[in-house]
Amino acid sequence: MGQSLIEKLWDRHCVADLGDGTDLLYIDRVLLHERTGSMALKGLKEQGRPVRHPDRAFVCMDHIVDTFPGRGDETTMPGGIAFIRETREAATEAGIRIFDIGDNRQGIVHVVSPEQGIALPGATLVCPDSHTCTQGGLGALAWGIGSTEAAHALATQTLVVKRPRTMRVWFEGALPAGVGAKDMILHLIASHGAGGGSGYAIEFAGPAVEALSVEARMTLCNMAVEFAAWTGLVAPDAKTIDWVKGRPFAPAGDLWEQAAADWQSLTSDADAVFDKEIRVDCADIAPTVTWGTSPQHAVPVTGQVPDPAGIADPVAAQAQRRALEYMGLAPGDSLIGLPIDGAFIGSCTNSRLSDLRAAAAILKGRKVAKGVRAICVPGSMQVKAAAEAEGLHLLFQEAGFEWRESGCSMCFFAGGEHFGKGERVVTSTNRNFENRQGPGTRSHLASPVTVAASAIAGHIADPRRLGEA
Ligand SMILES: CC(C)[C@H](C(=O)O)[C@@H](O)C(=O)O
Ligand code: SF4
Repeated sequence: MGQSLIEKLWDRHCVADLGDGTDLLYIDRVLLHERTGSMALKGLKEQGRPVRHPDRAFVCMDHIVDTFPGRGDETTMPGGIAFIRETREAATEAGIRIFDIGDNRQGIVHVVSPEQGIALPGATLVCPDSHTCTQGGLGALAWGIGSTEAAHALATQTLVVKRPRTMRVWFEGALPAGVGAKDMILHLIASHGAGGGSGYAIEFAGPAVEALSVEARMTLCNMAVEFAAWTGLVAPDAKTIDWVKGRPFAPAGDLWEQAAADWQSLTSDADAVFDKEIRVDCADIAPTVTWGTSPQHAVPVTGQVPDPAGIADPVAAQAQRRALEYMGLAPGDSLIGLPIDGAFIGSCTNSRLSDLRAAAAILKGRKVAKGVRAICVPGSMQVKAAAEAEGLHLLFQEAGFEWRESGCSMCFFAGGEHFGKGERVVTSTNRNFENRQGPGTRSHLASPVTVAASAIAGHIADPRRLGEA
């Protein structure tokens, strides 16, 4: 019987079978950020254990840093400065590289790592952050861990991991116009539930995945965790190898030749058997928007808010009623036309150059509707610089968007900057639970083009019908 890519990567990294359904895996890269990294580093120090391979660990300052121009360590998050300074101090002491505030490589860890060639096809990579799965878009086995596990990984370059079940999600056919990776993953989660991937490592495959850019594959994998999966990945191909080539931490010279040759073999065998297979027909996918407080509360942008009365399961029906109340919506409300107060383009889901290009193409020559606060936060300072080199910042600014420094920003309310209570925000982020973007803020997850089209319209809008009311 053939092997799936997930099994191949697992076997390559397996140091020992611990006999209880868990294996000891070799970890190629450990990433940290200032929100959880300081805890991992502190934990290690308290135990008196050194970092085994400081050159295989990397720190990004991203979660609670301000994104205003001229920023420093001070942040709008009360007490935030302590996270930043403690992480910097501990990482410096341990000899770990930091992509710090003021460094032109700073940015969201899951954007910076692929961009710098730290995440590589076939590598194992962990970070105390649930969206580490983003980096599976390159064909890495990348997953989120806790701070205690991060300390263990730093000390030993290994982790004890429960062997996941395998799933393949096969996207058949071609994507309709105006539909992208964000819509694919929202559609999948809406169809199979936010728990649909629980216990699985998922390989995303099929013609529509092959056709995606490497950056879009990262968007797809980013939300594997919103599907409750352990992680998600896409097999590397010629596009991936081209994308990685020449990046600062990627192998070079003879090592590059060896690595690239090896990466070409990283595919699931034709006769590989998965524990579960899901098939999605891409013709069925529309620009998708959430109406509620879970990524599974998603419908085509042309759709209506569902009626909990139609749900047999009383727990699910109650959850929907609560979501409707929080979101200030009633069953049957159309999504198109819902007035918005905010529009946010950013986060490890949708803040790479291709996302900004797609949004800017919609904004060009248009203005954000009056009363809408629109913000664009590039995923990294490298993305920001590349966007500026193309003049994209001008398109954002002329339309009326704020153009920020890089960071997680208002993807995540940590006590600092946030949208207002009861404000309705269309956002390119990945989470929409209550208070995620601010106390009482109502978040609608969507693709960057849907966010841009909605910002212009002043209400939730269909990016395929620009200019129509
Ligand atoms: C703060 C961090 C641990 C958290 C995560 O794990 O994902 C954050 O990045 C998020 O998106 O909620
Ligand atoms: S951008 Fe948002 S989802 Fe991504 S790591 Fe930061 S807080 Fe988490």
